[in-house]
Amino acid sequence: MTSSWKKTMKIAVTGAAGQISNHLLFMLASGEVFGRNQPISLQLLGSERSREALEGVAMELEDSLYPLLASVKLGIDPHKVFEDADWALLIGAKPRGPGMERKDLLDINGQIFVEQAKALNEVASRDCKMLVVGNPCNTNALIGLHNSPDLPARNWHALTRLDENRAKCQLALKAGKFYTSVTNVCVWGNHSTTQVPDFLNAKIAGKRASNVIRDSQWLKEEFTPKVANRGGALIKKWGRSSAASTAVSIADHLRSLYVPTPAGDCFSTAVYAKGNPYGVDEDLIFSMPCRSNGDGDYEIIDDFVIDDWLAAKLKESEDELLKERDCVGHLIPGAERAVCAIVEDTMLPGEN
Ligand SMILES: NC(=O)c1ccc[n+]([C@@H]2O[C@H](COP(=O)([O-])OP(=O)(O)OC[C@H]3O[C@@H](n4cnc5c(N)ncnc54)[C@H](O)[C@@H]3O)[C@@H](O)[C@H]2O)c1
Repeated sequence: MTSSWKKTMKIAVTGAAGQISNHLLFMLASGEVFGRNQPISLQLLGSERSREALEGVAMELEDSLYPLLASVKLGIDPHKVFEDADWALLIGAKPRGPGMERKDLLDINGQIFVEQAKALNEVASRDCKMLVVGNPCNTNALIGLHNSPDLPARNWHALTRLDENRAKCQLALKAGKFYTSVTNVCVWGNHSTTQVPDFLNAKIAGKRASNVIRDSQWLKEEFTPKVANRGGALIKKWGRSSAASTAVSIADHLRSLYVPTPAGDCFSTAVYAKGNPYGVDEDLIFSMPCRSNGDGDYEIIDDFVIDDWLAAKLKESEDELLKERDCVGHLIPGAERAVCAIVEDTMLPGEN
């Protein structure tokens, strides 16, 4: 018996000619993300400079003869490309150039997200879900959320799943176990080097990770920098930033919202902190442990254990996000103008 196909899902992707999209688009079209009975149409946004490359991407998609790929639309005007989108995967952003400070990057990329959020607010599906990948992704998502008042704030996500996957990999390697035995791993906070990979609540083969890896010095002092600096280590080896594993983590992120989360497990996503049970400032996009019923929505898990060590780490990442928010007050309607006080220039994972 053949199962019937669902209504076509419209997926807008920005930075569609970039290296992450070069992996992701083919995963989406193959059906491995949203299911093999879910037709999709791809609505690809490029920049003026990447227009020709975008046409090349579309040619490769056409030549792949994916039965689930109903159509591919290209453009450089977000008002046209985002029309009726059910998902917007916001990957396009400018990388930090030589001598550029973090506050300059916040401003340049923040402006992209003002424009794109306004377009989504006008033309996307009323339940459109947004995943921001372009860095600095938490603050870009916060800017987007405040510039799309007619879309649900809870539908804005920023990607921290790559950090979660990296944390699981390091725990599995240290424990000498296969990575599928590592569960309940949350990476909290900002997608930056202040991120907080949580080994306190993590489990390995159903036991607390700290009861399996009996090396608290490694957990406290080596594990976190290993995860946070993984992107930089990869650039040194490979000469370019992670693209394939980022695309895989985007696919994992999306699947986590459409497959019920197993009992006792979680996934990490940076979401609007309003009403969060951990006392994090409510007007931030902050990565937290979440679960889903598989309906595309999520809830923040409220019973993670927070000890003093973890609380102090969360505070550092929260403080950094508060400073980032102060730097983009001019891009958030109704926000008070604050002093941009980023003195210590923390890195994005992959920059150091
Ligand atoms: N959150 C995460 O875990 C994570 C991981 C890896 C990379 N990233 C970020 O993802 C972003 C993309 O990475 P990449 O390796 O694919 O970069 P890339 O440079 O290969 O591609 C980016 C593409 O975006 C396009 N672009 C720039 N501004 C645009 C705009 N306003 N509208 C539409 N397209 C635009 C560029 O022309 C380019 O084709 C970067 O900001 C990177 O820092 C985030």
